[in-house]
Amino acid sequence: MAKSKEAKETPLMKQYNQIKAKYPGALLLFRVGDFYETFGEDAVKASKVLNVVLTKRANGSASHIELAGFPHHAMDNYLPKLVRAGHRVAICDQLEDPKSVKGIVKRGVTELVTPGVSFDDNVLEQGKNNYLASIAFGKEEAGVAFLDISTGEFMTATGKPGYIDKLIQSFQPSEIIFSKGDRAQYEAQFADQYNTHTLEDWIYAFDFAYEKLTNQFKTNSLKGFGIENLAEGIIASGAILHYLEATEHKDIDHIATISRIEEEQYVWMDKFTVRNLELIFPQQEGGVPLIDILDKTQTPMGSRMLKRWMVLPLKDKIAIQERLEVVEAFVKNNELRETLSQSLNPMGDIERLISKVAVGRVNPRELLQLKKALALMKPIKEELQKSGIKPLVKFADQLNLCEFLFEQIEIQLSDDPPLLTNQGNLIKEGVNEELDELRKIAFSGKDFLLQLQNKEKERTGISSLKVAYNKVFGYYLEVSNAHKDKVPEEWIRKQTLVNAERYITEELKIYEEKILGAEDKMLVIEQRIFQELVRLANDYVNPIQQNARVISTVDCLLSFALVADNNKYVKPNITSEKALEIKQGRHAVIEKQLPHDEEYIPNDVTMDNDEQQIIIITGPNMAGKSALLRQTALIVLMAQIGCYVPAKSAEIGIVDKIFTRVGASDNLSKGESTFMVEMTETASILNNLSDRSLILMDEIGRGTSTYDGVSIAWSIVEFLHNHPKFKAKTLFATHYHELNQLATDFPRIHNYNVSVKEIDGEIIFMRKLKRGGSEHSFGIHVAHLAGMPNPVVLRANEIMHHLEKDKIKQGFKQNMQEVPKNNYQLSMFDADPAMKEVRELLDQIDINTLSPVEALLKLNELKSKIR
Ligand SMILES: Nc1ncnc2c1ncn2[C@@H]1O[C@H](COP(=O)(O)OP(=O)(O)OP(=O)(O)O)[C@@H](O)[C@H]1O
Repeated sequence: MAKSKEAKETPLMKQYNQIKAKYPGALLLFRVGDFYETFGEDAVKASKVLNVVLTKRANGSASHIELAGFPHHAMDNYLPKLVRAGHRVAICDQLEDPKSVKGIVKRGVTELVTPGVSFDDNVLEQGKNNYLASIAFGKEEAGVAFLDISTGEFMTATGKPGYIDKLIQSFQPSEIIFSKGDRAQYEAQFADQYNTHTLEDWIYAFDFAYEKLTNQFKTNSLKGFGIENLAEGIIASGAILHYLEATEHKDIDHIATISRIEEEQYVWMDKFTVRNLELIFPQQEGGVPLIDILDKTQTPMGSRMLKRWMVLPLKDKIAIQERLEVVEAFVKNNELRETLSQSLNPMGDIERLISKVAVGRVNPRELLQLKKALALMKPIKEELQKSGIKPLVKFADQLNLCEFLFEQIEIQLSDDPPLLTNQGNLIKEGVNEELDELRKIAFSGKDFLLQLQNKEKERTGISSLKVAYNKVFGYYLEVSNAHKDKVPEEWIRKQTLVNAERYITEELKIYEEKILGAEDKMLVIEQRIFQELVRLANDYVNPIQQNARVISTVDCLLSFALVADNNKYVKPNITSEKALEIKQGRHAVIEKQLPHDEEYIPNDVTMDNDEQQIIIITGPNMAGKSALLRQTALIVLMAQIGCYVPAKSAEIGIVDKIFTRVGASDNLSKGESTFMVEMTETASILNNLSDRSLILMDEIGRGTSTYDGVSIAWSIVEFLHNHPKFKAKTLFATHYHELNQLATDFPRIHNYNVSVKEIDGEIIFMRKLKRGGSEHSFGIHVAHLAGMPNPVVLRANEIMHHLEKDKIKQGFKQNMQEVPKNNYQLSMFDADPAMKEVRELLDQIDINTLSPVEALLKLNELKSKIR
């Protein structure tokens, strides 16, 4: 059956099917003449994503097949759209010149672009890494590897699936690969929001991976990278290298090292914390993540580094202090900051540029940019050295000026090169003699011909002699029949016309050969010189990658200084104690979003393991409890990435884990969190405590009934307080003022409330954190603020008072039974004091004696009562 179908296919479709079969799961862009075509299912998908017309093509007598395509020059426009839509795209090109072959042109896939493996500037986002992740599942632990092929960064880690999941959430890879056999495990443990691709099981094997890595790095072992013992990490990393090969990415010398993401080195934040604190991504559309406030970097690579810093805050005091020391130097020295900023600004993305060099995809303009960037290294190095600040001097030492490379590009590459290497004017004059000569010939052609014409005219006396050119005979001298007899002997006749004869001379022939070949030759020479330059640059991949790291670091620290200056942040004092003392702390993001006439109200938060370990914060909705919790964590986090903090002063005893839990109902709108999930997540905190943990619990327990909620919240707080080993510092925001009771029973639990003032039945939010619990949950007042009809609000108050009167005595249900029955109709005037007054006023009015003006005034008075 299959055979007969094959026989009927057109040769082109046969070739297509053969190639397509080699790249299962990929959308194949098949070059036919000036078009890239897609067929069958691919065409249906492509037409949808690209919004191009879907047609049908006859496939011999076999059948008709869907077809959709676009002109080859529109590739830059269409490819990113396909990749962004999550497709893996195999680009199949014509491998020989169609003019030079008879029949079907040889074709083959030259690149497989996948969401996680791309160099395309249109697919990549400037200040964002584009990671490919690979996960290897072991018995208890899993391994993960992240690669950004556009920068050469390669990292790996091994750990419990929860940790791997957190890393995935932090790095947000564009694509995740794992072995076919692990699909069920993957689906059970990881979110389904990523583009995934599975590989054969044999690729996820230790020996295979180990060899792949040592081959890539040209080493005997992996000890030097500190990953020797990370079995699953090695497997995941090796699979990535295999995947690059499978996607036709073979020149990957810029991937010269791999680093271990050391769990112990960074603050442990689970995925909820990264998300809940809105570090990189806002939780809701239109929200502002912290990165938007802190990122004032000048280079794309600095911006990428800052994102990594934010999800991996440091725990090492010395390292944090080193960053802070530099920020302080920048804050104090405006001039230094200005000069460095000026040099960083035009730097561009040397990290991605040098990767393009390594894979042979750099274009002439990019090489020029590399030269410009290298020229900036010198002033930066000098400035850093001059500063006298120790870490900056260290950075200066690490900067490599790459002088020889700079000189060579400067000498050879044109100052205004074209985008492509075949457009001429690539190489400067004086670089290559032959090139200069050819240029002379090509550009001085007209002069030369005129000179020759004049010379021959004079010599022969043929006044009408002219030099001309046609495609068939090339250059010739034309002599009208009248002068035929004056033609010198050595001229060779080429063509006879009715009125004239055409000749060539030896000199003209030599010239013709030169000029006709000159342009082709010029291109060949220019491209050769350019390739040599690229090869030379390739020798500088490592030093330039190092430069990129130094520049990115300086860029991030400059950004911190600028932000500190603009937003009035202070330098935190990092200590080895287990205490936090934040004076007049603020929320870095909310303070920027308040209307102009509103000031963010700062608050003090002091916590330690001996006296004030747990703070219970009560207060009405909207009072600012969540803001306070988050600002505390953000201040700690900012301090530990080496940034100044929004406060008057901050003593930060290093924190090693930050946990965040938000009560179920806060997330319900997303449909992703149920009470059960909330409880499992809380359980995971309680099982992973440390003495330096900072825990934020916001409305835990509110996803269930009041009594369940209070009980669960109560027992969690008790557990945290009485934990035999660890005294984790905890901020617990709650509506359940019942929890205030805990402070009387446990010495390290303290009550605070975010104060509000009640004036004339209205709530004024003071946003001040004060000692002591609060008596009401104020929910009813908020309902009033939200425009709930007055009778409903009044009735709620009535019920609440009743419940509160007797609440310890009986259960909720019984209390409810005792709540006096309500009749909204009747109570309209009775229950509301304002309405009561209105009624009294109305009763007093004698309409018969009221003048119209008095009536109006009375009406006004009545209105003012119910306002
Ligand atoms: N210290 C502050 N100064 C000024 N405005 C603040 C302050 N704290 C909070 N706000 C404002 O109040 C809003 C509500 O704060 P927040 O969400 O923290 O209240 P909440 O007490 O957690 O409320 P809920 O219990 O309903 O979650 C914030 O979005 C912010 O605009």
